Amino acid sequence: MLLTATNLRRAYGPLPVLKDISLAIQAGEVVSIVGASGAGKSTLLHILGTLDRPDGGAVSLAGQDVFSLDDKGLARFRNEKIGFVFQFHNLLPEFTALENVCMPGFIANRPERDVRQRAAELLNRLGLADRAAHFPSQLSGGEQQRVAVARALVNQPAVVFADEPSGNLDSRNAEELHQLFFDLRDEFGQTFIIVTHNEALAALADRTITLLDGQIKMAE
Ligand SMILES: Nc1ncnc2c1ncn2[C@@H]1O[C@H](COP(=O)(O)OP(=O)(O)OP(=O)(O)O)[C@@H](O)[C@H]1O
Repeated sequence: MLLTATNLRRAYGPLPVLKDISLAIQAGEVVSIVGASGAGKSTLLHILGTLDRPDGGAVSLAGQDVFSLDDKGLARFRNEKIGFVFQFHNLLPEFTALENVCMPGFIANRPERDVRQRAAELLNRLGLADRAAHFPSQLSGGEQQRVAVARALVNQPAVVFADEPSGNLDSRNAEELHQLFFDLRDEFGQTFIIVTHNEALAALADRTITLLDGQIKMAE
């Protein structure tokens, strides 16, 4: 298994949000996480993505028991092994598309030439070769989100987590982005775990995990 979560629990003060979550995800799967607003989807994604620690339980990712790492070790692991795509792209406005894509590679101290080459290849693959020198404000919403996908992939992560990745896009751009996830899975075996309210995207996924009241709802 690429990712295994065992008996995850998380509360905010007295409010239990994740009650007892266990799941396993294989390399090359595209998994969607769905559920009503407030069901705990983002909380679960943040814990699986090591951005937040659970109150109890464990996550093993690419053979690493992630929460046994201290904060510094966890930050390094996250940068090298995990890519993120959020609803709002979070690109750095003062850097070009190419520089934004390079950033996780620079943070990981990879050789600059290799990082720049991989970033350029990714922008090319995502149809953005002629946008590499543009700043985020000079790109359309769909282009900005594809730059964010390229940035998520630059370190060849074990898994990409996406939280409402198409939530801010019109339906045409959303559809293109969804197709891109599946193309990248087919081409590179890239694993994606996607929180979404978008029913079309959830329906396309290999598997859907439904959260209900802090627990995984069993398929009927
Ligand atoms: N930092 C926080 N402090 C306190 N409560 C929080 C915090 N983050 C989330 N919550 C609460 O935890 C519950 C689950 O939130 P979460 O964002 O995980 O839900 P979600 O399923 O992603 O919802 P949505 O679909 O609306 O984004 C909600 O009741 C929310 O108000």
